[in-house]
Amino acid sequence: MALLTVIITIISLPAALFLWTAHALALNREKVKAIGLPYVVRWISPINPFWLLYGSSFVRLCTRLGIATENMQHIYSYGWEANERARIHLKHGDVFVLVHPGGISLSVANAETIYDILRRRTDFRRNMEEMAVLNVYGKNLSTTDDQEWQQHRKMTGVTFTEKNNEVVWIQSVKQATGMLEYWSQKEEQPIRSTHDDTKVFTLNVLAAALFNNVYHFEGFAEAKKENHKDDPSYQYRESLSTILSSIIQIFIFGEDGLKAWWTPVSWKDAANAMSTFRLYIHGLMDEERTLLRQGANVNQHLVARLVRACEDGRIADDGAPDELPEDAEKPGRNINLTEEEILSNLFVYAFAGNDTTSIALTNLLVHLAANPETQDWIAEEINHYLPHEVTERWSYNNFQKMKRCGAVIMESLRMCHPLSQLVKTTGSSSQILNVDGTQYKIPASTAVHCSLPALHSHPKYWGSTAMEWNPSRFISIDGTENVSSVNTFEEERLAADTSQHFMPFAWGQRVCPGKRFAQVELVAALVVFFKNYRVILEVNDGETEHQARKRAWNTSLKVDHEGHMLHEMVKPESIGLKWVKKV
Ligand code: HEM
Repeated sequence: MALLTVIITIISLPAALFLWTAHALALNREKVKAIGLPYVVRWISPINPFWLLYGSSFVRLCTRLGIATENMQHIYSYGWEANERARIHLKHGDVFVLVHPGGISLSVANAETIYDILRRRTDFRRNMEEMAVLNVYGKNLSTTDDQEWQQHRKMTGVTFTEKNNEVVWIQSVKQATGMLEYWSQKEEQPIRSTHDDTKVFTLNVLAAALFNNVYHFEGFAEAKKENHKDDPSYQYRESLSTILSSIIQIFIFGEDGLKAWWTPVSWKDAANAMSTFRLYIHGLMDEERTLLRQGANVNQHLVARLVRACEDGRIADDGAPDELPEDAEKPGRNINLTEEEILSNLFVYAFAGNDTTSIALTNLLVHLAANPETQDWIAEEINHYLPHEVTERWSYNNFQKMKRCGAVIMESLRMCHPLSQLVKTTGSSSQILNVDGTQYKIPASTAVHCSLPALHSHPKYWGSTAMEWNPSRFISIDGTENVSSVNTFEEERLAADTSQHFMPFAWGQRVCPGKRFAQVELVAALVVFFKNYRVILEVNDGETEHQARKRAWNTSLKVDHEGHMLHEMVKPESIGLKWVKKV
């Protein structure tokens, strides 16, 4: 009898799940039909926690076994939008609806519609349900809205001044020099750790710019070998990188859940890393408080400013933040964040400022290795403005001059973006949305995904060469597009880094506060790398150089983010890079 009960329970559980799913899907499908936009059905909610963890592996397995449907291969992996780019929109329309058992979501690749959505910021708010994964230490700038968000943004934004960008430039030149030395010493051995080493690079730059901790660059493998366990200054780097690589597990199980007896060691390590990072930041805050009490506080980094602001109850009026939204109050105002909110914001800046930029840099280097003629193109510019040897004294003023470097960064972000979607929601009420002159009523609680990879590769905006590498599309001379031969470098103009169909750092109220930070960091790295060196691809056995370039390019376009939040190349280690000094 007991056995029969167990068997019935085992059979009825999946059956009940199936019936519930089918029912929920049918209800949502009715809602979608009423909208009138094209729609696509999927049977599993994109934010189902187990799907977040294992969904992409499941799709890969089904594909290998030959049992994955076409739909499954296109829209079931976590982060499918990044791989689909504009292709799926060419099939289903610039705006279509994805319906699943958990709700409905709108996929948008139409520039006017995205512009409208971003402009109507109270009609289409940030989708906090999808951003909750960033609440590792509680609410922060990224996971709040309205007045609460303004408070977080004002407080943290004050660090992002031109003064700070200069620190970013100096540190980036220093770290990139260290990284190039490390790579070039490997001589004939191809570098397959670019994606790991660039993470060390961005962690070090951020530590210097936000926390005033200056590190000597070590390759990822060397940093692991060295025993830094007892060195508190390395705890930030170690713990943060562990947290970032386990962010989905942290979201699903929480710090305490990760410590349960049944969890794997890596999850327990993630819980320990959370506590180490917390202790580390509290330690920094205590240090700043002590300095403040002694009247000796001169630090300008983020931790110092947040602590000082909290102690004073005000933010000093000593530098205009470069990316505060238009409607924000000017500095010099009352603030009120708790210690936990400071911790949470420091975490979110570390999250938003590290992997985004390291992924962008890895993509950039692979794109340049696959397109050697672009290396010559930027080297001409670098040598024109910086004819002398690489030095840490290169002035920050040079950043603005490097237009070709800026164009290369823009083209690489256009093809491969680390974030992919700007996630909004209609919230508690329905909203009317205009798509190509027709009005659609979008129901309440609809997730709205403005797809950057689709927008950035749509032939409607980028023409027939949308999927081709061509950084010079962002350079013009006095308004003339697609310049290939130039008169003088000074005459070249770099296109705006934001337009209606190009917004790698978002746009409007929620524009990335680290935009200039990231641009400065990436340009500095390019200048150091390509002044005297070239990067070449390791050619596999039986492959021609041309085929190796094609393989690298195609690899860069395949994205995965199972288990983590950002879009990274699926197998970056399959691309070997060699750094060769120019003669
Ligand atoms: C190539 C590098 C980067 C890219 C492509 C990038 C892109 C973006 C985008 C598209 C958003 C808007 C997200 C949304 O609305 O859902 C964003 C937000 C944000 N970024 Fe960046 N970012 C980069 C680097 C950085 C850096 C270096 C920092 C800080 C040091 C930073 C800090 C932030 C923060 C804190 C937010 C949230 C802002 C808010 O919600 O008000 N980012 N970034």
